[in-house]
Amino acid sequence: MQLKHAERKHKIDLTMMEDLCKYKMRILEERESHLENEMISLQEEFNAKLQKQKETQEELVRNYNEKLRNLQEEQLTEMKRVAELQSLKASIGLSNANKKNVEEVVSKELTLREIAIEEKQKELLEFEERLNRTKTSLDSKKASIDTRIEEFETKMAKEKLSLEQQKKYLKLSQNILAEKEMYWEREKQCEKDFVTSCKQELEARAELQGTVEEVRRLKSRLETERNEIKKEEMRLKEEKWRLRNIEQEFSFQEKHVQKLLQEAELKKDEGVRALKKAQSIERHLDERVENVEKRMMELNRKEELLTKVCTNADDSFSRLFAGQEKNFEFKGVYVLCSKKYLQDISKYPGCQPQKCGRFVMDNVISNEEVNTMMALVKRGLSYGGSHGGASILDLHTGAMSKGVHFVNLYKLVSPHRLLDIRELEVYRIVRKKIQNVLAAKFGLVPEMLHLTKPTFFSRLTNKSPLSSNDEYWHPHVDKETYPSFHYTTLLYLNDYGIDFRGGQFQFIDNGNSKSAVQPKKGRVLLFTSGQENAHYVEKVISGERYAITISFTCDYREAIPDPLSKF
Ligand SMILES: O=C(O)CCC(=O)C(=O)O
Ligand SMILES: [Fe+2]
Repeated sequence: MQLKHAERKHKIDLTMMEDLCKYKMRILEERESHLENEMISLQEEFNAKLQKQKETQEELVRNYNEKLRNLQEEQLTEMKRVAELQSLKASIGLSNANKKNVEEVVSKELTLREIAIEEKQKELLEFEERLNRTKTSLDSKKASIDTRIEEFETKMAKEKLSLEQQKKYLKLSQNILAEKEMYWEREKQCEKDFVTSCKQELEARAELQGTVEEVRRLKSRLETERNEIKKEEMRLKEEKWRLRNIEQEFSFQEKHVQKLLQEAELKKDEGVRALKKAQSIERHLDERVENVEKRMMELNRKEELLTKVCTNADDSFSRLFAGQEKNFEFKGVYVLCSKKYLQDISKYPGCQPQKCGRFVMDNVISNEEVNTMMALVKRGLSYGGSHGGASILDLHTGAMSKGVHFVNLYKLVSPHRLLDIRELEVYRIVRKKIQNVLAAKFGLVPEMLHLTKPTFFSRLTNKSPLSSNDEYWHPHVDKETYPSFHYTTLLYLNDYGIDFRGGQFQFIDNGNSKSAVQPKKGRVLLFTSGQENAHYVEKVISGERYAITISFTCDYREAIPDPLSKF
């Protein structure tokens, strides 16, 4: 603003100066022309006067010359007359008498003539004197005129010089003005440049500010990431240490195995013989087991029929398929596969069951393994748990009931803090064991089966339901609830009738007959997931019922990774 104001003021000054210069120039030019005119008229006047003087002088000279000529002529005539007289005198010399008179007359005449000549000469001298005076006066006049002309010329030269100087000065002023104008143009340009540079700087500053913010954000993110990495490093160190221990143990085991192998080598022959014997025994036993299984199936059917007859069942009779007090190495029944199930599973060759059915096994999972699983589920659910009757914890996805919703447990607590790698290893072994017995019971190769979701821990109580998920006792078909399911397995973690009351698993056959499985610590229940195995869980009356639902699919696209992969 200030600069603009100064510029405006300076512009006004410049215009004023310019106008003044122009005005001065005009006056000087006028003066110059006036002086020139004056000089011309003066010169003319002088020339005229000079001419006049010259003419007068010439006339005087002419007059003088004429008078001089006249005088000279007169003198000449007088002299002639004198000469005549003298000659006359000489001729008359004879007569003295006359002579004297004549002489007197002549001398008188001569004197008179001489006086006249003298007078004339005097007059001539005077005239000459006057002429000289006039000449001198004319010369002095001429000299004075010359001096005046000279003076005037010097004055004129001075004037001209001053005019030239003034002109030069004006030119200089104009140049200065032009320079100033240029300077102001430059100043203006500079100001413009300055304003643009200011703007650019402001933009750059704003940009810089943004970058600084970004950098700050990045820094803080980096800081958190660095902390995470540090934690990760710590965990890795622990892991390395643990792995080293395992490695040591492993090498120890390897040595032991080698020792055993050596021993085995020694006993090879003996072993081969024993093997052959064992194989024949096994064959024999297999046949017996098969017979026993057939007989058991027969007995189961008979038992079923008997129960039906004994209870003289109405529309909904229930029989006990696997009681809690009993220990089953294996108990199972085959059921007819539902049409829909067969249709779906036929898409996966090598994954179809020889027969659909349901099986219970009590000696597959050890007590320690169950205890580890129990500790794991209790720790996980301590971070959440449903306000209603059913709490779910899925270690694969991190999904967990909390209040009336599901949350991601791994967002509440990192998998490293929550889970112990040894527990996860046990979880993996348990799952693998179940996969193997499932494959064996349905005549499949274990690798055809893939773990699918949801695979989860459950804790059921008698709390009133607060969301649809809490309502766990409704009859359902797993394949319909979860289309990826082909085989359902359950591992019970505590005991029916001891740790809780109610909560029996019920198969529903032909829409009305039920077949109950009572949960037992370490009990494994396997069944095909179709309509043939519709089921429900009875309401828990008291206590807490813990179980794991482990589901398998034949579709590799539906497979889920092991929770171990999170480490
Ligand atoms: O917990 C049980 O016994 C059965 C649960 C069940 O039916 C299911 O998860 O689909
Ligand atoms: Fe189910």
